[in-house]
Amino acid sequence: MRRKLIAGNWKMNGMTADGLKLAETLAQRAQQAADYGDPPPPACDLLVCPPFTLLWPVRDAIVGSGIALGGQDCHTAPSGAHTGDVSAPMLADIGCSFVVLGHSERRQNHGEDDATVRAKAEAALAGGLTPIVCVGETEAERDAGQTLAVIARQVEGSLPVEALSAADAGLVLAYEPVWAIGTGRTATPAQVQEVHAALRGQLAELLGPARAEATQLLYGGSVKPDNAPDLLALADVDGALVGGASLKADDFWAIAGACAP
Ligand SMILES: O=C(CO)COP(=O)(O)O
Repeated sequence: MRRKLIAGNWKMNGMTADGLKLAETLAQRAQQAADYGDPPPPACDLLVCPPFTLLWPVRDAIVGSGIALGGQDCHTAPSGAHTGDVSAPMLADIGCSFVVLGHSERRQNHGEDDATVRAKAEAALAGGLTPIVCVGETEAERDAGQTLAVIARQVEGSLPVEALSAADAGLVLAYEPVWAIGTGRTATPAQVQEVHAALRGQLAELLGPARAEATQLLYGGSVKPDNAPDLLALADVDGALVGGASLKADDFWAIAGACAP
């Protein structure tokens, strides 16, 4: 049985005061749920991925709460002359256990291709982090009937298959249709399940059936408290990668609460 993961991708949002307040609110709720069972603890793991500037204060705010910390990107190298970049070991050093890689905003805004994403995922694994590798089609690709082919190509190119096999390490795969990100347009449950089932099948080919079964597949793209129950009930959806709604403690908590125990 795969445990669900609800991950908040804060993107480039939050001054120190906002980020701290959000993290403290979530930590208090998690602590209260764990200590008193009221409200009951969500039946999922929780992860927040703040911008780099907030990693340190958020780490301190969530310590001991059970909420995990993640970065939103990392470099392919562990250290060196790479102005403006942050490495996987640096993220691990500050308390991160995950890193989001290959988000469509990085693919679009920073020209990251599949080979780059794969190299970053290898670096993440080597640095002791669990990569959350993102894939997803554009609206034009979906309209042209290319969704499954595009995603299969991205997975083939982006997944660090050898490193995963060698390290016996895990990774999380996130399906985020580009047209559903920040638009309020969510993929329908049927669209999501179709892609996630295809992803599970491809993972079985690449990593073997046991690891495919164990890998968490997240859906991302306008996940909100009202659509979360239907999406999280799908057979091959093991959690959500939440953007906008993760910036509101009530919404993020409600999405986590939609995970069936
Ligand atoms: O990109 C996303 C998460 O990584 C999704 O963002 P929204 O939830 O704002 O659509």
